[in-house]
Amino acid sequence: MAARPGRVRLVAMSEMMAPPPPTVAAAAGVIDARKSYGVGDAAVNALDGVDVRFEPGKFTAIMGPSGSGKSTLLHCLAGLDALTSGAVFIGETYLAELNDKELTELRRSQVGFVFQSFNLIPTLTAKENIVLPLALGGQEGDEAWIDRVIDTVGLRDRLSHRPSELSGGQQQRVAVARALATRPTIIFADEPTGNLDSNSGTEILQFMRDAVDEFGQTIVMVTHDPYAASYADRAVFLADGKVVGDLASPTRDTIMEQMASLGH
Ligand SMILES: Nc1ncnc2c1ncn2[C@@H]1O[C@H](COP(=O)(O)OP(=O)(O)OP(=O)(O)O)[C@@H](O)[C@H]1O
Repeated sequence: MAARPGRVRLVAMSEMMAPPPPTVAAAAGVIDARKSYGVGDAAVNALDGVDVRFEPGKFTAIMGPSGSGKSTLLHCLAGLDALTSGAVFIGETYLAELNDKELTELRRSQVGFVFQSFNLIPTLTAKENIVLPLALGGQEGDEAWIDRVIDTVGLRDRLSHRPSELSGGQQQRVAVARALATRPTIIFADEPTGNLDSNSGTEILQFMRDAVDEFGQTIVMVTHDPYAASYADRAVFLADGKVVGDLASPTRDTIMEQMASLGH
């Protein structure tokens, strides 16, 4: 049956008034993020109007020259530091709407963080370090999940060792397993391979890649290294506190080209 003219017109009107199509869902992101340190002549704009969102189940590398704002962005995204202005969200939650207790709880349950220097507790065994975020949250955790993480990370025969009895690569694998223990919405990693030899670094990168491919984990990693960034699905480039480039499916070559074009 042919639509009556009035109806056609109504549909057209409703289309005109319809909200814009939904953007791709994001696991986390920042909106017009600004962060300055110091005042007056000494002020530094570490973040100068950054808009970036991270798709769920993807591995993103954040690159840029020294001092471009990478660590500041990561720390603000993870709720470890606060923006001067703008907004940060993790999942459905804007961090500015949380009080200190709620922010601590969100960080514990929805955010994993991997540091360059591993940051393991020296007096705890590898297994105790891995389940620490669950213990702190008073949770038992999903034993089958922890088992799967431990198997994927390949540390079953090292679980009773303390960090000092493990190599750097093994310590970082414990740190990544710890970040995965709570099945967080997102894992942030700040130069996770910076203190590792190239073989151990490759193991960690492959492990993070597997966590994204097999577990659907979302990972955002700061790195200087084009080889490390080539494991990611996307590379976002910062310079002087601004996003200046965004590459899909980066390879070492496309990353080097982008860095050259930005004068890195
Ligand atoms: N706590 C602070 N106090 C003052 N200035 C700071 C502070 N933290 C960072 N900055 C400045 O903010 C800018 C961005 O620093 P940030 O550490 O985020 O850069 P980055 O890209 O991670 O550098 P790198 O690659 O060297 O680690 C730099 O100019 C830095 O000196």
